[in-house]
Amino acid sequence: MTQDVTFGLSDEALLNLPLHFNPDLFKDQVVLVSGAGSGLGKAIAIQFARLGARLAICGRRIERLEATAATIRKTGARCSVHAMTIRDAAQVEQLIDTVWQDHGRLDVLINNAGGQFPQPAIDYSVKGWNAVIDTNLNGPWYMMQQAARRWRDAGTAGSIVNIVAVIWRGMPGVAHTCAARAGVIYLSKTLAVEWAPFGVRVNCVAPGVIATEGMNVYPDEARAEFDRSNPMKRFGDVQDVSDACCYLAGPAGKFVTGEVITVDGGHQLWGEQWTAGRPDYFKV
Ligand SMILES: CCC/C=C/C(=O)SCCNC(=O)CCNC(=O)[C@H](O)C(C)(C)COP(=O)([O-])OP(=O)([O-])OC[C@H]1O[C@@H](n2cnc3c(N)ncnc32)[C@H](O)[C@@H]1OP(=O)([O-])[O-]
Ligand SMILES: NC(=O)C1=CN([C@@H]2O[C@H](COP(=O)(O)OP(=O)(O)OC[C@H]3O[C@@H](n4cnc5c(N)ncnc54)[C@H](OP(=O)(O)O)[C@@H]3O)[C@@H](O)[C@H]2O)C=CC1
Repeated sequence: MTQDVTFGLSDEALLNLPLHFNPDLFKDQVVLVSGAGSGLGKAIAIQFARLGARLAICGRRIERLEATAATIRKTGARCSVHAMTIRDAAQVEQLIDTVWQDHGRLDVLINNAGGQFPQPAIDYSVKGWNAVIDTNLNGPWYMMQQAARRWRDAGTAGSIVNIVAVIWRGMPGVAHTCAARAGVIYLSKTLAVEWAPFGVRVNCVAPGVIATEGMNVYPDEARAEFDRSNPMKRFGDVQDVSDACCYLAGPAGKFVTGEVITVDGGHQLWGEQWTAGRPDYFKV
């Protein structure tokens, strides 16, 4: 059973978080954030706007994107809204074309949209497996390829940050997403070399358990243990992730490519995470 719990911060709180970067850091740059209608994507988009960027945001549900855009515009930043699915290569091509038409450039792509459902792998249907691979591997790939083609053709530099997950010890309960995120990480390492000649950097951020509404996907039993899945014994917050994105995308990260920053309170080293609940076998 899963009960909806309020996780994360209000838009007002996101607008008022203390900034850890210079407010002009991304002045006049254009940043595209996928999945910006909620959770991490919304927090990342708002932080880039507060650091001077112009935003383009995408996702499937227009109402949620419009709400994020309204908050972003309170900072004085421009924000265009694009309702689409990253799972459709043609819609991704159209998105990147439109962003270039609307803003005249693109500097940063934050590939944040994603998600999965918890289920023991042995029970996956073909449709369920494909839905998660499409959302978390194919979609981010279409986005990266279209952005990079534009940067190559325009002769301008670009930076990609892919939001992945802490896959290093596997992810029991979400094996499909573990496979997809591992794919994105090694895709990114490969592209970092292939696209260096175009001035395109490709990096990843791997969040551990971060307090967002996305947590409501998990059963109560699983969520009740999440704050004990890392040695800090707590959830991270959205700014832990948005700060890592700003570091990688901005000038501080200019000599970093093909890297993964893990933001997980130490979970990769210690702690168990049972996303579909702890099986009886592991209870004793
Ligand atoms: C803590 C760990 C670290 C990670 C944390 C986070 O990421 S937090 C952030 C987390 N945020 C999120 O995770 C975002 C929320 N997650 C999602 O949006 C979905 O999981 C999605 C990514 C698959 C969307 O795919 P979609 O738009 O196509 O949605 P759809 O509903 O049409 O499903 C397609 C097929 O998938 C299957 N299937 C789906 N659900 C279940 C299930 N519960 N059980 C079993 N199977 C399931 C089923 O086959 C279904 O087809 P059917 O049989 O219905 O014809
Ligand atoms: N919170 C956490 O602890 C962790 C999160 N992550 C990852 O971080 C990212 C953000 O997660 P979080 O904010 O917590 O969760 P949310 O569920 O709130 O965010 C996911 C976002 O992705 C969008 N999205 C999903 N599918 C598509 C699609 N096909 N096309 C376009 N947009 C899509 C959703 O919007 P819409 O449905 O309107 O399209 C939504 O805004 C995800 O990739 C998630 O898996 C990774 C590790 C831990």
